[in-house]
Amino acid sequence: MSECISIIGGGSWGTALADLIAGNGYEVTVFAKEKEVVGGINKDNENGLFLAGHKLHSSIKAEALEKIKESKVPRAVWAVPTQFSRDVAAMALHALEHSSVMIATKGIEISTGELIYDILSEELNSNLTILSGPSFAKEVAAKKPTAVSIASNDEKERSYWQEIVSNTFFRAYTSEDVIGVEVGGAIKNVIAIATGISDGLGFGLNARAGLITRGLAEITRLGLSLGAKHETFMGLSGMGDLVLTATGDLSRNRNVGLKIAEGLSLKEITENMKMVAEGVFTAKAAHFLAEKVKVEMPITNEVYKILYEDKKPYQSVMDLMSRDLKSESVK
Ligand SMILES: NC(=O)c1ccc[n+]([C@@H]2O[C@H](COP(=O)([O-])OP(=O)(O)OC[C@H]3O[C@@H](n4cnc5c(N)ncnc54)[C@H](O)[C@@H]3O)[C@@H](O)[C@H]2O)c1
Ligand SMILES: O=P(O)(O)OC[C@H](O)CO
Repeated sequence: MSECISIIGGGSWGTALADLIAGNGYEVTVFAKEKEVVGGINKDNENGLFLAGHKLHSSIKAEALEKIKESKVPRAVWAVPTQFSRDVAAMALHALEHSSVMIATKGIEISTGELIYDILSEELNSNLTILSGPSFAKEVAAKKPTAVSIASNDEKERSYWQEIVSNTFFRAYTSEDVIGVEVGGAIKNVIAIATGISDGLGFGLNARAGLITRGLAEITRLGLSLGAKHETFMGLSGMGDLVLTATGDLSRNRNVGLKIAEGLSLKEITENMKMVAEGVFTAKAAHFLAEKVKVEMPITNEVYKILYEDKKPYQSVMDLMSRDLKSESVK
């Protein structure tokens, strides 16, 4: 009998990873919050709510998220958005006791300023690994070539998950830098909102490249202050995911920025979204985290002010461009 891997969270990413892992020969069960997701996967092999149009592996089973309380799950992928992760982890504590858990979520919690790995370290008693990198769920579900990073402090765990997810269209590289991998994955969403706003307002390609590059500088600055390695930010979970999310029109975060540029308020945008754009929350969390750890993150701060203080994007550009002139160095 093949090994069983559970997926906690039946959104688009959890579902795409379920399909990837089932395709690699594992038995997969998805624990999903929405009844229609559970029904859709079990009856029609499709998640019509979050990944419509993709026929999933017929072997994938789905269960209601609450069922996790009565289950015992030795290996799981965590794909619950950051702001809900603490509550879902409380439900999954027993099920995931001493289990091997690969986190696929990207983000920072608003209420604590903690990265997802720290949240789950506090709430679970499991061996944690992080998967991050440039990977739109829709493209993974369509089996388009994708490369990602898998980070863990434990060599065995990162190699284990690398084997489980890799195949001819999905290639995972390992890393020891958990903090670097997750800081890149979290903050790139905020910079993607910034490039969406900039592109939507017609500020041009120079501005987009400037935002991406200086965005990477502030991602790196925050990461280094938290103990990450510089080289990680040049890799898939750093520059790779930043370029994808800031320029790819499949990005929910970039799309939030494009809609802000159209003049919609954050409330109007999020009211009509069933999916999650983590950058909306991470902008707030990172703004306060940067203040706390005394790291300069000017683009993140302007995104925070546009989203939460009604600052006009044109004023943000003026303020960013007229800051004190300085060296390009990250420090
Ligand atoms: N979609 C992608 O392409 C992609 C790729 C890489 C990483 N991620 C990351 O994966 C994580 C999951 O995102 P996604 O894209 O799968 O989600 P999604 O936006 O497709 O779906 C929303 C998810 O949020 C869950 N949810 C909503 N309200 C909830 C609640 N009160 N409690 C618990 N869960 C609730 C839904 O059940 C669903 O699973 C995010 O951190 C995201 O940044 C997504
Ligand atoms: O659609 P987004 O903006 O949430 O981005 C999805 C992934 O994180 C891209 O790697």
